[in-house]
Amino acid sequence: MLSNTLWKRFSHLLDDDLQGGDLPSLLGPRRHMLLLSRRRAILIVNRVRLFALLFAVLTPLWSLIDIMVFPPELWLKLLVLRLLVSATFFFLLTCYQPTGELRQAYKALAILFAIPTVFYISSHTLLGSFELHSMSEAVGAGYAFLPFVLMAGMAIFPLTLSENLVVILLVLGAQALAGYLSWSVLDWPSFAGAFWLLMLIGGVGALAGMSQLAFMLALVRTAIRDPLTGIFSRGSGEEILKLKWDAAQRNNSALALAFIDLDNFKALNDTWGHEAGDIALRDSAEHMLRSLRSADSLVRWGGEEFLLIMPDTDMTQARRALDRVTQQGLGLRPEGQPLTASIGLAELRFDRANSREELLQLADQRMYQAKQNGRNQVCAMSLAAA
Ligand SMILES: Nc1nc2c(ncn2[C@@H]2O[C@H](COP(=O)(O)OP(=O)(O)OP(=O)(O)O)[C@@H](O)[C@H]2O)c(=O)[nH]1
Repeated sequence: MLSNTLWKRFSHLLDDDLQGGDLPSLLGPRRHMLLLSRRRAILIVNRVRLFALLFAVLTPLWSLIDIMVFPPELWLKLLVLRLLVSATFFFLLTCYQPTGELRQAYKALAILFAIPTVFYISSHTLLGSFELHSMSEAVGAGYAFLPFVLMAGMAIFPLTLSENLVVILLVLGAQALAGYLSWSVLDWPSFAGAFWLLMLIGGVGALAGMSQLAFMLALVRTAIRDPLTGIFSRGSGEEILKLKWDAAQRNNSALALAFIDLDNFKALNDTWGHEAGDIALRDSAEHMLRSLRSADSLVRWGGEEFLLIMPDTDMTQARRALDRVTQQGLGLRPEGQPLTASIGLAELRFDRANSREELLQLADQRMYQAKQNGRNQVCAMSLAAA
């Protein structure tokens, strides 16, 4: 009860549209639904590339300052280092095209953070081997700000709490290690102050990143759902189907599709009005969801037609799932009669489909066949094959 109230207050600070069930999604990536995960992975890689572009241009530019204050021997070495870093950033920018996979996004983030870390260590080793005075010493000290820039950079990535913690702990760990290695010459009070500041910036960066994720959660939820029934809209259904098709091809696994078209819906609308029709549509979607597995996706394909995507489901299992759906019922018509549907079923391996369009078409044809055969039934075999 108390935690509920606290969550409500906290979630309003992040985004007004957050719901109670969103908390796990903010804590870790494991509960993210497929479409959120994809969009987040694409956004992270694109932001890594934006960062890489910025750093690729700015890193060599800083040499102008180095030239003004450092001896030639030092600024030349630093320039070489900066050009190498810039080339690596350009490599990251050009070689990383977003694929929508979270693992790729993590890799891009790791490379983005690794480049300045290597630069930080190398430039410090170089600077440490030179006697610096007044102005050049002040510029040299500026190099120590790099970990702060890295920590602040986290704010532009929509990361969960656990992902933020991993990054924060890595940067803090590296900073602590640097302090430990130079402990004999270190000014401890100022190191402790800087360390505290780094933690603070990490906290602010994490909050900013999480609030971006919260915003994204609310936005994606609205974008991928059909407003009337709350199930997936056609656009997101097509995206899910593509992902499931690719996965089934990759793993040589089963994939079943069912077109579910409610029967005599026009008559319902004509007799009881559009409002009653809307209620029946919402009700039937709810009924179907209740008897489906969490891995299945129910899509409102159009009007009173639904598409059910069942990954890792062969023809026999799909038939059983549809039997469960029809036995549970699709709700009632306003006059009290049960709502029924004509269902066309197709399966990738059973039907030897060569493309997802072909599989969709098969399911669609069988749905029409079920209509022709008298409605309220499942058709899993084309006329020619029967
Ligand atoms: N209330 C409501 N009705 C809708 C919605 N979308 C489509 N419809 C109605 O669904 C009806 C579909 O009619 P038909 O395509 O003739 O199909 P049917 O009457 O179900 O007949 P069969 O499919 O042959 O069983 C039309 O009257 C549409 O107006 C919606 O969002 N809300």
